[in-house]
Amino acid sequence: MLTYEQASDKVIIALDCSKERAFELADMLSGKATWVKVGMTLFFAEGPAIVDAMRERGLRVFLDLKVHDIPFQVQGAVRAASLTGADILSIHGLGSSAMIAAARKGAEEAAEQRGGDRTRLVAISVLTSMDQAALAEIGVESPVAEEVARLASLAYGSGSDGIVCSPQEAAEMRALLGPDALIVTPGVRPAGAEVGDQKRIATPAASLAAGASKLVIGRPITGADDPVAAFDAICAEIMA
Ligand SMILES: O=c1ccn([C@@H]2O[C@H](COP(=O)(O)O)[C@@H](O)[C@H]2O)c(=O)[nH]1
Repeated sequence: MLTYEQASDKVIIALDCSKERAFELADMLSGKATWVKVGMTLFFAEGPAIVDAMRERGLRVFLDLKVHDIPFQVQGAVRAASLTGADILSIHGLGSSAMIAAARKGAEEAAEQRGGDRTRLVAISVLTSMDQAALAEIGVESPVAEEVARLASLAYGSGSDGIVCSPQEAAEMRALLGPDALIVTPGVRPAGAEVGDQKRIATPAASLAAGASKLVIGRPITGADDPVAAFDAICAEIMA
Protein backbone atom coordinates (compact mmCIF):
# COMPACT_ATOMS: atom_id res chain seq x y z
CA MET A 1 0.00 0.00 0.00
CA LEU A 2 1.39 3.40 -1.00
CA THR A 3 1.25 6.62 1.02
CA TYR A 4 -0.22 9.74 -0.61
CA GLU A 5 3.33 11.07 -1.20
CA GLN A 6 4.41 7.81 -2.85
CA ALA A 7 1.28 7.81 -5.03
CA SER A 8 1.85 11.45 -6.01
CA ASP A 9 5.42 10.58 -7.00
CA LYS A 10 4.04 8.09 -9.53
CA VAL A 11 1.93 10.64 -11.40
CA ILE A 12 3.35 13.09 -13.95
CA ILE A 13 0.79 15.75 -14.85
CA ALA A 14 1.02 16.72 -18.53
CA LEU A 15 0.69 20.48 -18.82
CA ASP A 16 -0.31 20.78 -22.47
CA CYS A 17 -1.68 24.30 -22.15
CA SER A 18 -0.71 27.95 -21.98
CA LYS A 19 1.85 29.26 -19.50
CA GLU A 20 -0.92 31.03 -17.57
CA ARG A 21 -2.97 27.84 -17.23
CA ALA A 22 0.16 25.83 -16.37
CA PHE A 23 0.96 28.20 -13.51
CA GLU A 24 -2.67 28.17 -12.37
CA LEU A 25 -2.63 24.35 -12.28
CA ALA A 26 0.78 24.25 -10.56
CA ASP A 27 -0.48 26.65 -7.88
CA MET A 28 -3.73 24.71 -7.39
CA LEU A 29 -1.83 21.45 -7.02
CA SER A 30 0.93 22.91 -4.87
CA GLY A 31 1.80 20.63 -1.96
CA LYS A 32 0.08 17.70 -3.71
CA ALA A 33 1.68 17.13 -7.10
CA THR A 34 5.32 16.05 -7.36
CA TRP A 35 5.85 15.90 -11.14
CA VAL A 36 4.78 17.86 -14.19
CA LYS A 37 5.41 17.18 -17.84
CA VAL A 38 6.49 20.06 -20.06
CA GLY A 39 5.84 19.02 -23.62
CA MET A 40 6.16 20.66 -26.99
CA THR A 41 3.10 22.92 -26.59
CA LEU A 42 4.50 24.67 -23.54
CA PHE A 43 8.20 24.43 -24.35
CA PHE A 44 7.94 25.79 -27.89
CA ALA A 45 5.93 28.74 -26.58
CA GLU A 46 8.01 29.53 -23.51
CA GLY A 47 11.46 28.00 -23.95
CA PRO A 48 13.73 26.69 -21.19
CA ALA A 49 12.47 29.30 -18.69
CA ILE A 50 9.30 27.28 -18.20
CA VAL A 51 11.35 24.38 -16.81
CA ASP A 52 13.01 26.73 -14.32
CA ALA A 53 9.67 28.20 -13.33
CA MET A 54 8.25 24.75 -12.54
CA ARG A 55 11.36 23.72 -10.63
CA GLU A 56 11.20 26.94 -8.61
CA ARG A 57 7.70 25.84 -7.57
CA GLY A 58 9.23 22.66 -6.17
CA LEU A 59 8.04 20.44 -9.02
CA ARG A 60 10.10 17.79 -10.77
CA VAL A 61 10.03 18.02 -14.54
CA PHE A 62 9.68 15.47 -17.33
CA LEU A 63 10.71 17.38 -20.45
CA ASP A 64 8.93 15.52 -23.23
CA LEU A 65 10.59 16.83 -26.39
CA LYS A 66 10.90 13.47 -28.16
CA VAL A 67 14.30 14.44 -29.56
CA HIS A 68 14.97 12.76 -32.93
CA ASP A 69 17.75 13.76 -35.36
CA ILE A 70 21.25 12.78 -36.45
CA PRO A 71 23.58 11.85 -33.55
CA PHE A 72 25.63 15.09 -33.66
CA GLN A 73 22.51 17.26 -33.43
CA VAL A 74 20.96 15.04 -30.75
CA GLN A 75 24.04 15.19 -28.54
CA GLY A 76 23.92 19.00 -28.58
CA ALA A 77 20.15 19.16 -28.18
CA VAL A 78 20.15 16.76 -25.22
CA ARG A 79 23.05 18.64 -23.64
CA ALA A 80 21.12 21.91 -23.91
CA ALA A 81 17.84 20.38 -22.76
CA SER A 82 19.55 18.71 -19.78
CA LEU A 83 21.08 22.04 -18.74
CA THR A 84 17.53 23.22 -17.94
CA GLY A 85 17.67 20.88 -14.95
CA ALA A 86 14.89 18.63 -16.23
CA ASP A 87 14.82 15.35 -14.31
CA ILE A 88 13.70 13.22 -17.28
CA LEU A 89 13.94 13.93 -21.01
CA SER A 90 12.38 11.96 -23.86
CA ILE A 91 14.23 11.04 -27.02
CA HIS A 92 12.91 8.99 -29.92
CA GLY A 93 13.59 5.26 -30.01
CA LEU A 94 13.46 5.32 -33.81
CA GLY A 95 16.75 7.22 -33.96
CA SER A 96 18.95 4.06 -33.78
CA SER A 97 21.64 3.02 -31.30
CA ALA A 98 24.07 5.72 -32.47
CA MET A 99 21.52 8.46 -31.81
CA ILE A 100 20.67 7.10 -28.37
CA ALA A 101 24.34 6.79 -27.41
CA ALA A 102 24.87 10.39 -28.53
CA ALA A 103 21.91 11.48 -26.41
CA ARG A 104 23.44 9.80 -23.38
CA LYS A 105 26.74 11.56 -24.05
CA GLY A 106 24.95 14.92 -24.23
CA ALA A 107 23.19 14.27 -20.91
CA GLU A 108 26.48 13.29 -19.27
CA GLU A 109 28.20 16.43 -20.57
CA ALA A 110 25.42 18.57 -19.13
CA ALA A 111 25.63 16.86 -15.74
CA GLU A 112 29.36 17.50 -15.67
CA GLN A 113 28.84 21.14 -16.62
CA ARG A 114 25.98 21.75 -14.17
CA GLY A 115 26.97 19.43 -11.37
CA GLY A 116 24.23 17.37 -9.77
CA ASP A 117 22.23 14.49 -11.14
CA ARG A 118 22.23 13.54 -14.81
CA THR A 119 18.94 13.99 -16.64
CA ARG A 120 17.49 10.54 -17.18
CA LEU A 121 16.57 9.60 -20.74
CA VAL A 122 13.49 7.69 -21.82
CA ALA A 123 13.01 6.54 -25.40
CA ILE A 124 9.63 6.76 -27.07
CA SER A 125 8.70 3.36 -28.51
CA VAL A 126 5.32 3.38 -30.30
CA LEU A 127 3.16 6.43 -29.51
CA THR A 128 0.16 5.55 -27.36
CA SER A 129 -2.06 7.28 -29.92
CA MET A 130 -1.15 4.59 -32.48
CA ASP A 131 -2.83 1.24 -32.97
CA GLN A 132 -2.07 -1.61 -35.34
CA ALA A 133 -3.66 0.23 -38.28
CA ALA A 134 -1.57 3.35 -37.65
CA LEU A 135 1.59 1.24 -37.54
CA ALA A 136 0.61 -0.38 -40.85
CA GLU A 137 0.25 3.12 -42.38
CA ILE A 138 3.95 3.69 -41.78
CA GLY A 139 4.88 0.28 -43.14
CA VAL A 140 5.25 -1.67 -39.90
CA GLU A 141 3.35 -4.96 -40.04
CA SER A 142 4.62 -6.57 -36.82
CA PRO A 143 2.28 -6.52 -33.80
CA VAL A 144 2.44 -3.32 -31.71
CA ALA A 145 3.82 -5.17 -28.67
CA GLU A 146 6.61 -6.69 -30.77
CA GLU A 147 7.58 -3.29 -32.19
CA VAL A 148 7.58 -1.76 -28.69
CA ALA A 149 9.81 -4.58 -27.41
CA ARG A 150 12.22 -4.23 -30.33
CA LEU A 151 12.64 -0.47 -29.85
CA ALA A 152 12.79 -0.80 -26.06
CA SER A 153 15.62 -3.36 -26.16
CA LEU A 154 17.57 -1.26 -28.62
CA ALA A 155 17.14 1.94 -26.59
CA TYR A 156 17.85 0.41 -23.19
CA GLY A 157 20.89 -1.38 -24.56
CA SER A 158 22.23 1.83 -26.12
CA GLY A 159 22.21 4.17 -23.12
CA SER A 160 18.63 5.14 -22.45
CA ASP A 161 17.50 4.85 -18.81
CA GLY A 162 14.13 3.59 -19.86
CA ILE A 163 11.30 3.83 -22.30
CA VAL A 164 7.88 5.33 -22.94
CA CYS A 165 5.23 2.79 -23.87
CA SER A 166 1.55 2.24 -23.24
CA PRO A 167 0.37 0.61 -20.02
CA GLN A 168 -0.74 -2.31 -22.17
CA GLU A 169 2.91 -3.22 -22.82
CA ALA A 170 4.24 -2.29 -19.36
CA ALA A 171 4.25 -5.81 -17.87
CA GLU A 172 6.09 -7.26 -20.84
CA MET A 173 8.57 -4.36 -20.84
CA ARG A 174 9.24 -4.76 -17.12
CA ALA A 175 9.98 -8.45 -17.66
CA LEU A 176 12.19 -7.66 -20.66
CA LEU A 177 14.18 -4.72 -19.24
CA GLY A 178 14.32 -5.63 -15.54
CA PRO A 179 13.67 -3.80 -12.28
CA ASP A 180 15.88 -0.74 -12.85
CA ALA A 181 14.37 0.43 -16.13
CA LEU A 182 12.33 3.62 -16.02
CA ILE A 183 9.03 2.68 -17.65
CA VAL A 184 6.90 5.74 -18.30
CA THR A 185 3.34 5.20 -19.50
CA PRO A 186 1.05 7.81 -21.02
CA GLY A 187 -2.33 6.56 -22.25
CA VAL A 188 -3.65 6.40 -18.69
CA ARG A 189 -7.37 6.92 -18.19
CA PRO A 190 -9.40 6.62 -14.99
CA ALA A 191 -12.51 4.48 -15.58
CA GLY A 192 -15.12 6.48 -17.46
CA ALA A 193 -12.72 9.29 -18.49
CA GLU A 194 -12.73 10.52 -22.08
CA VAL A 195 -10.21 8.58 -24.13
CA GLY A 196 -9.62 11.33 -26.74
CA ASP A 197 -6.86 10.47 -29.21
CA GLN A 198 -5.25 7.76 -27.08
CA LYS A 199 -5.54 4.23 -28.46
CA ARG A 200 -3.70 1.92 -26.04
CA ILE A 201 -4.98 2.76 -22.58
CA ALA A 202 -5.41 1.41 -19.06
CA THR A 203 -6.52 2.77 -15.69
CA PRO A 204 -4.00 4.27 -13.24
CA ALA A 205 -4.16 1.23 -10.91
CA ALA A 206 -3.80 -1.24 -13.77
CA SER A 207 -0.87 0.70 -15.27
CA LEU A 208 1.01 0.66 -12.00
CA ALA A 209 0.19 -2.99 -11.31
CA ALA A 210 1.62 -3.81 -14.75
CA GLY A 211 4.97 -2.39 -13.71
CA ALA A 212 4.99 1.24 -14.86
CA SER A 213 7.42 3.48 -12.94
CA LYS A 214 5.56 6.70 -13.74
CA LEU A 215 2.13 7.44 -15.22
CA VAL A 216 1.74 10.47 -17.48
CA ILE A 217 -1.76 11.89 -17.14
CA GLY A 218 -2.88 15.11 -18.77
CA ARG A 219 -6.45 15.90 -19.77
CA PRO A 220 -8.17 13.72 -17.14
CA ILE A 221 -6.62 16.12 -14.59
CA THR A 222 -6.04 19.40 -16.43
CA GLY A 223 -9.43 19.30 -18.19
CA ALA A 224 -11.41 18.30 -15.10
CA ASP A 225 -13.84 20.76 -13.48
CA ASP A 226 -11.83 20.26 -10.30
CA PRO A 227 -8.21 19.30 -11.17
CA VAL A 228 -7.28 18.87 -7.49
CA ALA A 229 -10.15 16.43 -6.91
CA ALA A 230 -9.20 14.57 -10.10
CA PHE A 231 -5.57 14.29 -8.97
CA ASP A 232 -6.64 13.17 -5.48
CA ALA A 233 -8.94 10.52 -6.95
CA ILE A 234 -6.10 9.13 -9.07
CA CYS A 235 -3.79 9.01 -6.03
CA ALA A 236 -6.55 7.30 -4.01
CA GLU A 237 -7.02 4.73 -6.76
CA ILE A 238 -3.33 3.82 -6.83
CA MET A 239 -3.06 3.84 -3.02
CA ALA A 240 -5.89 1.31 -2.63
O1 LIG B 1 3.46 7.74 -26.61
C1 LIG B 1 3.22 8.83 -26.05
C2 LIG B 1 4.22 9.69 -25.64
C3 LIG B 1 3.90 10.85 -24.99
N1 LIG B 1 2.62 11.18 -24.74
C4 LIG B 1 2.35 12.43 -24.01
O2 LIG B 1 1.64 12.14 -22.80
C5 LIG B 1 0.63 13.08 -22.56
C6 LIG B 1 -0.70 12.38 -22.46
O3 LIG B 1 -1.70 13.32 -22.21
P1 LIG B 1 -3.24 12.93 -22.03
O4 LIG B 1 -3.93 14.25 -22.02
O5 LIG B 1 -3.33 12.18 -20.73
O6 LIG B 1 -3.64 12.08 -23.18
C7 LIG B 1 0.68 14.10 -23.71
O7 LIG B 1 1.36 15.22 -23.21
C8 LIG B 1 1.50 13.43 -24.79
O8 LIG B 1 2.35 14.34 -25.45
C9 LIG B 1 1.61 10.34 -25.15
O9 LIG B 1 0.42 10.61 -24.94
N2 LIG B 1 1.95 9.17 -25.77
